[in-house]
Amino acid sequence: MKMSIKPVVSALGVSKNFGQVKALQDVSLTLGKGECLALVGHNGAGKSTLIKILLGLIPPTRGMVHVMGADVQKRGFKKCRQHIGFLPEQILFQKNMTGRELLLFYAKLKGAPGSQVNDLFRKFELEAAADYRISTYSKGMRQKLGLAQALLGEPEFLILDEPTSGLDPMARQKIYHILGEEKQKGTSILISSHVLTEIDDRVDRAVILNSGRVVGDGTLTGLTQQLAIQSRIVIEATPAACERIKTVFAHELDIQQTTQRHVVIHCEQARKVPILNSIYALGIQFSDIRIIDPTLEEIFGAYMHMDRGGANG
Ligand SMILES: Nc1ncnc2c1ncn2[C@@H]1O[C@H](COP(=O)(O)OP(=O)(O)OP(=O)(O)O)[C@@H](O)[C@H]1O
Repeated sequence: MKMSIKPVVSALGVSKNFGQVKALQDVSLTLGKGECLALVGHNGAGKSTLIKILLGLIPPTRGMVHVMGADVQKRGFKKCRQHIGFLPEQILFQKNMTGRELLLFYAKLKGAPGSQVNDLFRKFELEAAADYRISTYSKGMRQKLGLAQALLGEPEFLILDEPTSGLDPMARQKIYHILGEEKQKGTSILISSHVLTEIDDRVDRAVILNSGRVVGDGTLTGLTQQLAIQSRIVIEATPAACERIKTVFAHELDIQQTTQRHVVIHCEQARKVPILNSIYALGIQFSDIRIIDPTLEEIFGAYMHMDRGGANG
């Protein structure tokens, strides 16, 4: 028997107008089980509007949205919402409450067992602060508490709006480690972010929004290939070896000598391996060789450029 695996999120032809403002225009996207999707866009691109529609908080002007099989505009979606964890961009807590009081409050709202609260304090290494007032928490601790709140009830779908903005590298790493564990469990995650460098290697796919429209949707490799953005091969070798590499490849490749001991070859993704093989075949001694693939930041920039009518690539 053929099994059909329904996406956790399916949005089809979604538009949203606020008066004259077209916040979203014909947006379609899907999110599969256990998939981590980045929603990327400048301020005002429509990310928050899309999130509000996915949560069933505002209706789309046009289009259909199903989350976990339920139409977000229908009554039945209320039950599904219990299985969604949401971390807003700016979560405001009642600062006089302790962390534990806050999580117990949310656990009751979500119908989650109180025992999860202790587990989450342990997971986020916040046990020692659990009974302190939130007013004494640092920004990183408040953000962890916000994410702990989102994880209450073991949601199947997590929506995180700028989950690590303003956090130090240690706190960011901790949060992404926990999100990795959630993904392993099969939780689907949508991360909205401008801080592209840090989500780069943590997402399966990215949807790029510009002025309310989807201008790119795919894996990082797929998005890169569509635009033919180039990778860089950086070779560190003796000045003589650098000279030899330049002589051999200059006629067919975009190659630059950046220092006496470094040459950089710019090439399409598909050519990386053949070029590396050719370099090895020269029998040249080199002290280091690195491949730098385009970052999500570069891909995003290229899509924005293209959407403004710039040249492809
Ligand atoms: N309630 C509203 N009434 C009128 N216009 C709105 C409303 N909400 C959003 N907009 C407009 O819709 C557009 C998309 O806004 P949205 O908040 O979804 O963008 P965003 O990508 O989340 O931006 P940011 O990263 O700054 O949060 C913007 O032009 C915004 O001014």
